Amino acid sequence: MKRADYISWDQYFMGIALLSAERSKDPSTQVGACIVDDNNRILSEGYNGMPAGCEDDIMPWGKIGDPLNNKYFFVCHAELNAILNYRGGSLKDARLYSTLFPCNECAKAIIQCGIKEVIYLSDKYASTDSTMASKRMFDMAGVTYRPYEVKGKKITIDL
Ligand SMILES: O=c1ccn([C@H]2C[C@H](O)[C@@H](COP(=O)(O)O)O2)c(=O)[nH]1
Ligand SMILES: [Zn+2]
Repeated sequence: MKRADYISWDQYFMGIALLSAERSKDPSTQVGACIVDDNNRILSEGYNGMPAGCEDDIMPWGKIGDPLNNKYFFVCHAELNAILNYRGGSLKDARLYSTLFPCNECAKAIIQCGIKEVIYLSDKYASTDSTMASKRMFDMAGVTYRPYEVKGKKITIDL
């Protein structure tokens, strides 16, 4: 008889998004994203981080003050990194798992590359204009989104 305790596709891909987020150097919010096709094959992954060549140790990681001296102008978002990291052809009809609901800039990239569904874990910025703009664009463009259903399964990975 087959093993019963295996994880679902959603758990598998959100698990990979969560593991990708562990690579983030952002001290306040670590975001991970995983893109999959409709055969449940992983196409790409990403996490929020400084652009290639921009030294993590030199770039700012704060949130306030001079915009040229905090992270927001510089960090490349997890979802955009996952899209840009893809080395194949098209992302049309793919699904994107993200540990955070995509901001408006990521939403535009998601729509433009043809991703059709977004599954998200946290919607902690739901009340911001950025997230409301994302939802407006997704609704108009026919990109569906749903919250990831947390099942409370604990997996320990001994690294
Ligand atoms: O769509 C998104 C939105 C945000 N992020 C990243 C960008 C930042 O590194 C953090 C947010 O930092 P806060 O300190 O919570 O403001 O999340 C992303 O990757 N994708
Ligand atoms: Zn974003």
